[in-house]
Amino acid sequence: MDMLLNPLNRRHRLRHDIPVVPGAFPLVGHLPAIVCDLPRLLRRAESTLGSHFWLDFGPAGHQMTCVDPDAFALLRHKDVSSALIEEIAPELLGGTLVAQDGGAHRQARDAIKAAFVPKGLTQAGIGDLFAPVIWARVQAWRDRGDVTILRETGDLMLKLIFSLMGIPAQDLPGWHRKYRQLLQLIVAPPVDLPGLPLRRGRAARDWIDAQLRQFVRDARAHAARTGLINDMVSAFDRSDDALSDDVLVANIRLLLLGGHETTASTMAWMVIELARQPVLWDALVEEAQRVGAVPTRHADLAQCPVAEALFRETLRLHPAVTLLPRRALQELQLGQRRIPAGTHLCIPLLHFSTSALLHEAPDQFRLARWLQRTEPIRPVDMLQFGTGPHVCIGYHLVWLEMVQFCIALALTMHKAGVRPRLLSDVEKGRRYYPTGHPSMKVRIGFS
Ligand code: HEM
Repeated sequence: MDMLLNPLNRRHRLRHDIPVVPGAFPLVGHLPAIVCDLPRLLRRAESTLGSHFWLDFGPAGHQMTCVDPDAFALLRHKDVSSALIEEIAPELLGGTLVAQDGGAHRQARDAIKAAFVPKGLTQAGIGDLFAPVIWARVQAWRDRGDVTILRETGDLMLKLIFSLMGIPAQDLPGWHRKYRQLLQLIVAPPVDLPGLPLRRGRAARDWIDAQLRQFVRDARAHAARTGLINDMVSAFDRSDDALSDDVLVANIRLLLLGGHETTASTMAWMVIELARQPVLWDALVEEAQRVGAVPTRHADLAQCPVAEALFRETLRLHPAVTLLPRRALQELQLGQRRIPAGTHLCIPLLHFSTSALLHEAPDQFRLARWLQRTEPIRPVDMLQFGTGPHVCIGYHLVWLEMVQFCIALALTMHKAGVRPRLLSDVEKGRRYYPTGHPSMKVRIGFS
């Protein structure tokens, strides 16, 4: 099938001397092709137009996209701003640290990050908190015999992230509903009428924020209590310029959002790869039997190199965050080009993640690339998490939960004498934007 591009728009145009990819539709630009066929769109643009080109993100405007790996370094450039993220998704990400620069960003990030490093996660007992929830879920899959994988991993991740926040289990169904309505803000047309996604999404956000505000008050009232929200509240209250509760609440909401879709997609892809490549499953089962139990502390993860390699290689081939938007604050040199101040930029993580310039046989799923390496992980090896001041806060948490999940899955299914099997076409219905994920319809059997 050819790409979802407008056949009536074939004209070659330049903006600031850089070619615009032909094929944009009115209003939605290249979004249909970006959502459904991003790797091919990027490859085709590179082969016909070179390393620099404009993509049209419809309502979010044009972004100058550069597929030269030098563009990755823009994420660390002092004259490149993240504020464009707030302009693209004001309802969801406005006021959160992912859309801030400089001092404001540092202050909010500093108050959160300690809870997410290995020491913070171990002290808070997050591995012990997650293990039983993961066990229960994979045992339910074994009993059911087949599952719609992305729905299941989405559900599991929501449970894990809520338990991380300390949201009581009996409140989960209500949160679930509101959270789904909140996600409608990503695609809501800008029409604020009763019953429409924008109105419902905003109402859900206000409900969630009111609950989070109550958590913050409770945390202050019981300062001796431990837990992620308590740690964050005390860190915020300790910071030099006390940050407002609005900032705190928006950032707790960001953690709920940042930690859900991305991880659910990665986990679903991991099960899909295990189902379609029996040798991976056999290697994982061997490792799981050797360790015999789900690890709960970061220090134990080194015992599970196969599970770790599975997590890294799955994410390399199926990055959940495919593109990052930025704005140039000053004129920049990027490869052979001068980029004017004010240019909207798109950093295509997906392209670098599977680039032949960075990886040998980039389209092949090879655990050996991780198992046989002797040097430490470099920023470019984990580029799926970004780099520089905004590098993902959840990296160590994801690593822990992915390894826990792999080991629990292998032990449970192997004991029952079954293995994962792919029951659907994986190529159909996969999506690349706003986050990358497999089709909602992919089914996995355990037999
Ligand atoms: C596979 C899972 C994940 C992937 C691929 C991922 C990817 C990313 C990427 C690429 C960024 C950089 C954004 C930018 O530079 O604009 C980011 C930032 C962030 N992530 Fe993740 N993420 C994942 C899981 C998580 C989890 C589990 C959490 C927390 C519970 C989390 C919280 C955050 C936060 C708070 C930021 C903003 C950091 C900042 O702006 O300083 N992420 N993530």
